[in-house]
Amino acid sequence: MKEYWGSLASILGVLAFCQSLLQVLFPPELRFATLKLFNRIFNVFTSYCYFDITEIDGVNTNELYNAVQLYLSSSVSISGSRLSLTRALNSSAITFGLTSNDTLFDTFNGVTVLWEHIVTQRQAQTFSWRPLPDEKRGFTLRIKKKDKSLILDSYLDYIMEKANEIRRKNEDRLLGSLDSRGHPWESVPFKHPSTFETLAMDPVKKSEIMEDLKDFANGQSFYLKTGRAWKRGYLLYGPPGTGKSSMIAAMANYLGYDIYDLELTEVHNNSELRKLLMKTSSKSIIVIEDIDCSIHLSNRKKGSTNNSSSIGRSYCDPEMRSGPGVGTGDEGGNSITLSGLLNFTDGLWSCCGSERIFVFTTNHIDKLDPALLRSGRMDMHVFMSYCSFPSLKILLKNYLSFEEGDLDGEILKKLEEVIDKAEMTPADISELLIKNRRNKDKAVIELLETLKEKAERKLKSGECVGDKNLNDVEEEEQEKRALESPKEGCNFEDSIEKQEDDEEKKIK
Ligand SMILES: Nc1ncnc2c1ncn2[C@@H]1O[C@H](COP(=O)(O)OP(=O)(O)OP(=O)(O)O)[C@@H](O)[C@H]1O
Repeated sequence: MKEYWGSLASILGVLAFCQSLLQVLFPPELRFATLKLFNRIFNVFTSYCYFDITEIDGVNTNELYNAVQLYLSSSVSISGSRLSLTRALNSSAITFGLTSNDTLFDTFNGVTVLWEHIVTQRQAQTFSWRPLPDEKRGFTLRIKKKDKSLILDSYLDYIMEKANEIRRKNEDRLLGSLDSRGHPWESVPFKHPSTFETLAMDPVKKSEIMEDLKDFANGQSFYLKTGRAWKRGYLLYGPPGTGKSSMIAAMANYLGYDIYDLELTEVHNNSELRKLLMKTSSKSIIVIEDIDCSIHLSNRKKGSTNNSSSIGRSYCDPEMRSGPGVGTGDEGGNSITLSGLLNFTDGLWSCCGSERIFVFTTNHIDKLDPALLRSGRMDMHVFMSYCSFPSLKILLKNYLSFEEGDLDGEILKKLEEVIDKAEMTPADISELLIKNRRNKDKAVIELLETLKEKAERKLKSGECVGDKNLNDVEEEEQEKRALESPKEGCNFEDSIEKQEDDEEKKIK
């Protein structure tokens, strides 16, 4: 044993001697230079080039590192064997990532590249105003030299774009609203479950809207090329309970946009409105619900040159309409004008924020100022109708899990016969189905009874649209509106005057 320890000590002594000899013969500077030389020689002969993307660039966080991490997380979830899992703030989604020194192949435009995640311990903490993490993290990208110029720029742009997309998808949608004092914008997570799949409406119309939305969201180059502001306006109209709010939620969920619920009665003047709208973020839907209840005519005696429609609470409120303050512009200091609103939706100010969708809703399209309906103002007018047969099938699927072919053919036929005549809203039908959802047969029978009853009542009272197709009703309404709305170049003043006359007649 003693001999063993003795020989071990002499080996260690020899090693220590060799090391100090090496230090003298190869000082650190020489070793560093040799390593550099070897690297250069290696670089000449290797067919690859390498790019390091560190997590921290100096003292700033490197955006590209985060983007690469997110981008790789979308492909790594399937192939990786040991993954890191993260959940970001404001997100309900979990993302996967490469752990230390893991590698992953990726293909872009037919070129294969290799990503390696490198994690090392940070040596000594140098002084920094911002505390740095203990670990140094970074990605190394390996690309064949011949492919470098071919893909590098476009590949990195693609990664940034994809990462933004994933980030938006993972983040919760936000719903912004004004507080009671009109302070902008208080946000809460928006978790409305409505989607285009659950929305009960004519499938053709639904896919038209979905296509329109997708075209808008992917239309940056189109809007740039044509010199148009990147925004779009939708007017949703129809009776209460036909799904206007559900449609807005479905739009937000479909595009991954935030929603700003603009309550105009909380806004006092045009400049406040402008400031509020300027504070909305891009990729958002700005909603003004029940616009007919927010617009009324004021500040304007007949023949006066002031052509502004004012926005306030009083239009829908008969008391306010006949009470003091109407037409004097002193309704609680609210002096927003229609032109102020339109200035932001399609005037000069519309260019101050891109990728925004404006949605106005109303239960009474006939009460709207024709200036709002004029062509080019709201890009798409969507009529939310009473429940039609295709919509009913969607509701039956939503609430009773009935698939095509599950229901008895005879009952389906009966439902189809009465549904248009009954003029029931999807909201009313949903209520009926929810009530009996534990007993599907009972739910369908009760629904059929109610529909028959309503159809008969409508027929007796002579209100029913009869066998008319709902599309015909919509077309008729649109024709009527087209006749009512002023033609291009027609005086805005006249349209307001006409509406004022109508109002006066109604009040009399
Ligand atoms: N088209 C529809 N598809 C699916 N569900 C609907 C539809 N319309 C109404 N509903 C159901 O009825 C409820 C109320 O509908 P919603 O608030 O969207 O109607 P609305 O037209 O906006 O009504 P209002 O004009 O009174 O605001 C919704 O939560 C939803 O459950």
